[in-house]
Amino acid sequence: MTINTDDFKSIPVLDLSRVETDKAGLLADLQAALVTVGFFYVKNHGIPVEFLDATTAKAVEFFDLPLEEKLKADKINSPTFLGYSVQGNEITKNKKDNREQLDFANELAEFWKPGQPEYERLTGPNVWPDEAVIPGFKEAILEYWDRTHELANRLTHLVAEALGLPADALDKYVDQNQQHRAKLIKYPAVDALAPSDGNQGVGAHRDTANLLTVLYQANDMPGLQVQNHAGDWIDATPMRGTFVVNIGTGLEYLVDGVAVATTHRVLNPLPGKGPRYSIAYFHGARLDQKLYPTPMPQHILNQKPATVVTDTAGFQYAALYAQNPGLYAVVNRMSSHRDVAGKWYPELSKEHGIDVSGVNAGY
Ligand SMILES: O=C(O)CCC(=O)C(=O)O
Ligand SMILES: [Fe+2]
Repeated sequence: MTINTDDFKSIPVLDLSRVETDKAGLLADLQAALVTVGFFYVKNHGIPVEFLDATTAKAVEFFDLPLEEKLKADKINSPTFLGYSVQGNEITKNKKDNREQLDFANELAEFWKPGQPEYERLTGPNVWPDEAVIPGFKEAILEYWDRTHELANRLTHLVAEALGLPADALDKYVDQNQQHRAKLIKYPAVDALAPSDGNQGVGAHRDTANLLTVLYQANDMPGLQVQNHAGDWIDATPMRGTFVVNIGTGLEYLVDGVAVATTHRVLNPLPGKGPRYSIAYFHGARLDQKLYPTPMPQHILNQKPATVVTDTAGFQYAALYAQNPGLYAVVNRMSSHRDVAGKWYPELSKEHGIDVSGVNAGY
């Protein structure tokens, strides 16, 4: 398969079974996808579609719960920013996102103590709905986390190799005991919204500070779009059984800009179509030490396209990220969820000019 290196009109599909049969060819295609597109589908990734269907059913069951049950898992209950956000709680580019979501992660105990860095408060147990109300939910969602985490680790090794580095070159940016965040998302169709809500499911953004996003488009509902270098929006149409993988600004920073964190957005489904569901897993870089870009091989640096349309507002705290990724992570979370910031981080919010009486401002 050849990928057009001038610009892209579609998102490449990579067959991971080629690791066994044609690894060099797979890595060449992955390199082109990383440098030029920043997005690719993966198929034959080893996670059975039946398992993905069962996870989707659990996600739908959660969103179908009465609001009062979902609100028992509200983010406001915890300093971790894990838990439920009611529809319209997040703002991207000064417009309300029409989606509801449950943020979750691998289950870790709280370990922050007063006097330790504030970012350590991001790590802690999930905020679950009541097990009696949705039996088996926690187990199903944590198993999904395990499987996508394993896939993200495999992909991180392939990404390093595709960029001319040893397979383990990016491992030092990940702490094996850290928490990686993920979310179940529901985007209602526009006829389930108020006319003034528009159709912004999530506004144009780049994924901030993570290495890779492994996204499962959980039903056959279009809406995800990726911006090419000319500024055109390219549909990432759901393909059953595949994942969509994209680059976060963390990886872009750590590989000296050769893998591109591409701007994307989601539009709510058209009237009468019903909701769109997705599950996003964000493979994070470690928060506990200053990170430095890896020196990249010259032949890889030479692959950088001359022009890339990027959404610089999507990485508004870039300088802080380079300085202190842990602090960056809290500031970013606080900016997105100002209600949680006001409750759990009043001092830190003030210090970083985050107006906790103001609107949430995702990305
Ligand atoms: O739901 C999707 O398809 C994409 C979600 C997304 O881009 C995000 O949450 O960062
Ligand atoms: Fe995203």
